[in-house]
Amino acid sequence: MSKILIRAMILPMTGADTFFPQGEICIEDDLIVSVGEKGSSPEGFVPDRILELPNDVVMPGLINTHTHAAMTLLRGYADDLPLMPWLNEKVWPFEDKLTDEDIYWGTLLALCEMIRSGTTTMLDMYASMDKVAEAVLQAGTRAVLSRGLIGNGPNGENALQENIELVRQYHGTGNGRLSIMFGPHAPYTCSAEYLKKVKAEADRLNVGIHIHVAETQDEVNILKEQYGKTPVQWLDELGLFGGHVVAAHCVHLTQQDIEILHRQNVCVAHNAESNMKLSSGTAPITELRSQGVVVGLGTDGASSNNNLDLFGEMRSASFQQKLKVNPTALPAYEVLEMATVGGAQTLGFENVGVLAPGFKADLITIDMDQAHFYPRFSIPAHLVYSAHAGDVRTVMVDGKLLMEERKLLTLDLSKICQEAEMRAKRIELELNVK
Ligand SMILES: N[C@@H](CCSC[C@H]1O[C@@H](n2cnc3c(=O)[nH]cnc32)[C@H](O)[C@@H]1O)C(=O)O
Ligand SMILES: [Zn+2]
Repeated sequence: MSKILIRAMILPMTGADTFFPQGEICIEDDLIVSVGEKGSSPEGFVPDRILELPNDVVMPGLINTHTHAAMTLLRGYADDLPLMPWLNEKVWPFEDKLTDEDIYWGTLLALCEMIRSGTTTMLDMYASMDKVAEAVLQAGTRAVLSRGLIGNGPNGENALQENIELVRQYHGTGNGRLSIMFGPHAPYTCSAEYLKKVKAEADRLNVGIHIHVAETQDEVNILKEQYGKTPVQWLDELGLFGGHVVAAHCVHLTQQDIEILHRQNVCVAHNAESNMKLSSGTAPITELRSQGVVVGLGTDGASSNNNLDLFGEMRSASFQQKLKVNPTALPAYEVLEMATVGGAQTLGFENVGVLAPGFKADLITIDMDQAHFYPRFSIPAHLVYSAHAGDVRTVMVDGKLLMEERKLLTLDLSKICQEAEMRAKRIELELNVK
C-alpha cells in the first residue's frame, strides 16, 4: 500500500471553471482518492509521502494518440520531403534494417522523451511490438500498442498473426496499463480483402483498430481513382468502422466524410505538426469537434515532427486552427481537453484523462515558477501557449512516480541515448554500403 499526498495548484480537467489554487490530491496505490482545496483530504488519510509543490500545477498526464515511438531512431535522417517520397525513398529502406533490439532501444528513447515532456500514455503503431511492450512495461507508462500491418505483400499474413499474438499476450497486462489494437497501416497500403480480414479479427478478439486515413490529397486521389470513393467512404463501405476505431490524420475530408466519422463513432488522432512538416494540409478540427467527433492529439513519429513534445503540439494545433479559421478557434482549455480527456476517450481508457476520485493516478506537475509563466492571468493559456517540455517536473503513472525533480526514475537516460546513437549510425552505414 502506498499513500501519497501532493500539495499544489490543481487543474483537474473536469470543467473549465474548476481550479484549486492551493489544492490537495490524495493517491492510494494506483488510484486518486480525493482532489480539492486545502483541507479536503479524507479523514484518516495518513500519507507515506508528501510532495510540497506550491508553485507547480498538477494536471492529468498528456495522451499521445498517434505515434511510431521507435522512429526516434530516424530523427533528423529524412527531412523536408512530402509523404510518399519520404516513406518510399528514406523511411522504409531505413526501417528495413531495424532489428527487434533497435526497436526496443528506439522505443525506450521515445519513452524518455515522453516522460520528460509530461506524456503518460501513447498509442503506438510499429513492428516488433513485443519489444515495444517490454519497453513500456519497464518505463512504467500506459500505452495502446498496434502492429503496423501493410497488407499488400507476403508479410501481411505474418504481421497479422503477430498482432493476434500481441492481443493474447499483452491486452490488459501491467495492471491494465497496456492494451492492444490492430494497426492496418492505411487504405492505400492494405487491400480490401486484407482490411476485411483485420476487421474480422478485431471483432473476434474485441479490440480496436488504428489506421492512417486521408492524410494527403494524393491519398484521396489514389483512392478515388482506384475505388471511386474518398478514403473514409471506402473504409465505411468495407465495413471497417462500427467498433472502436482511431483514424490518424483525417486531413482531407468532405462534409459527408465527417458525417460518417460521427455516425460510426470513429475517433480522430490529430497530428498538426506532422501534417505541417510533410505539407499534408490542415485538418478540419474545428468542424470535426463542432459536429461531435472525438479528437485527440498526436505527435506522429519523431521523423515527421521532429519531437514528441505534446506541449508544442497543443500550441501548434491551436495556432494552426486560428490561422485557418479565426483567432477564437481552439482556445486553450479546449486544446488541453483534446490532450487529456479527448485522448483518453480516443484510446478507450475510461479511467484516465481527468483528476477525480476513482480515476487512475496518471498525473504530471509543471513548474510554474519561471519567467515565461508570469503574471499568472490564465493557467490554461500558459500551459498551451507558453509551456514547453522542459517545464515538467514530476510524472506519475498508475500511482507510481516515473520522474521527480526532472530526473527519470525508471529509465537510464544516458545509456539509452548512447544505444540509440550507436544503432542509428550503424543503420546509416549499412545503407551507404549497399
Ligand atoms: N513496415 C513495418 C510495419 C509498419 S509500422 C507503421 C509504419 O507507418 C509509417 N509512418 C510513419 N508516419 C507515417 C505517416 O504520417 N503516414 C503514413 N505512414 C507513416 C512508419 O514509417 C512505419 O513504417 C513492418 O515491418 O511490417
Ligand atoms: Zn503515423
